[in-house]
Amino acid sequence: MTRLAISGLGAIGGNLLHLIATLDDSPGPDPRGGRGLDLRVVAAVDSSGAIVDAGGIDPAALAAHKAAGGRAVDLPGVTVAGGTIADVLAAGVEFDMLIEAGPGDLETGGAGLVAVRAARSAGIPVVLAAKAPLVLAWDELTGPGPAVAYSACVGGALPTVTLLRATLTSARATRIEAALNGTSVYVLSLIEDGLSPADAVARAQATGIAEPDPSFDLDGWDAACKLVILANATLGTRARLSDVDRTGITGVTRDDLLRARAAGRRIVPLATAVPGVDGWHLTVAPAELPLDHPLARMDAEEMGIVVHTDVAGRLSATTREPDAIPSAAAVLRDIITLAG
Ligand SMILES: NC(=O)C1=CN([C@@H]2O[C@H](COP(=O)(O)OP(=O)(O)OC[C@H]3O[C@@H](n4cnc5c(N)ncnc54)[C@H](OP(=O)(O)O)[C@@H]3O)[C@@H](O)[C@H]2O)C=CC1
Ligand SMILES: N[C@@H](CC=O)C(=O)O
Repeated sequence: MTRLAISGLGAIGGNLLHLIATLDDSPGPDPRGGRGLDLRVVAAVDSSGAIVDAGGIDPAALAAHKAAGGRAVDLPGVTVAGGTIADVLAAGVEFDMLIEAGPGDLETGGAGLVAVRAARSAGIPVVLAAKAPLVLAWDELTGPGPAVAYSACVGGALPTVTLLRATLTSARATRIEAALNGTSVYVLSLIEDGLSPADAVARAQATGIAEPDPSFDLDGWDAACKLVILANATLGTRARLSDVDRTGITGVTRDDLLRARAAGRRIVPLATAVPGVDGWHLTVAPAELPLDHPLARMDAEEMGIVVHTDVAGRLSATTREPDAIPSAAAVLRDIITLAG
């Protein structure tokens, strides 16, 4: 049995609860990984507070309660144990893994970083969906101590870190290009189709992929976080957010998009890492790509990465994620890996 504490019960946490509730449901000869793993949610936290049940909170009931707009503390049959993961630990509720899926705070790391530190101090491994703790405390969270897994932080279900690490085992990257903020890809596509920017953002929020504060996506912060994590995890560098030359997509107009398209190009919200004599140059900015470029061929719901190498050719991979379920599946993949 693996006892979970889940902090953040929104698009990611809610979908994760649903995936946990249906873990054993996949039929046929190719069951989903983790089938038979006894994952028990013993603590859950949202903005209303922390709820606990050592015997296990029903994940389907909690997911349905949250999807209906309920507050965690109002779920029938559970005990309220303060407001934070530290409170849960102080109440003596034991768990084996923390899932941090709360909002990001790029100034301080916010409640997420506090929760992660509390868990690790108690010897408990962590799975992150929230990027801010990792971006702000990379050395601490990837250094000695309980494991921290973070594949959902770097492009939803697209295993970008795994792809890069495997590729760079025998090759050198000469340029990395990625479109890893799904909201920006989606919003630009809808604007090109004729929607107003406000309507496009509202549609992105309705899917669950946009951040609560859309400027986190539209101003390039989310892509910059992903680029920093990717660079630190795979390129042997120690990048910070301030190292990223960042431009968002808010200056891109429908005219720009149509003009590019008419010229055989597409404007893509691009994150790039390029090696220079003084280290890696990290940039997030809208870029015009020729239509035969793998990232220009993506549709509105896709994200992708292209790795140009010296001897291993050019690798590219994309993922289509119309909602937050694939990212929740990436969190589940980390849970299963750590529990295994
Ligand atoms: N959505 C996506 O596709 C992806 C998101 N992420 C990251 O995962 C994290 C969660 O994203 P998402 O689920 O979309 O966000 P949501 O806004 O949908 O959900 C955030 C959740 O955090 C809860 N919350 C707010 N404050 C606190 C707090 N102090 N302590 C604990 N929980 C709190 C909210 O409570 P309440 O329900 O009461 O409002 C809500 O349940 C973010 O950091 C995001 O960047 C990563 C990959 C993909
Ligand atoms: N807001 C993000 C969600 C995943 O990290 C995005 O749009 O890609």
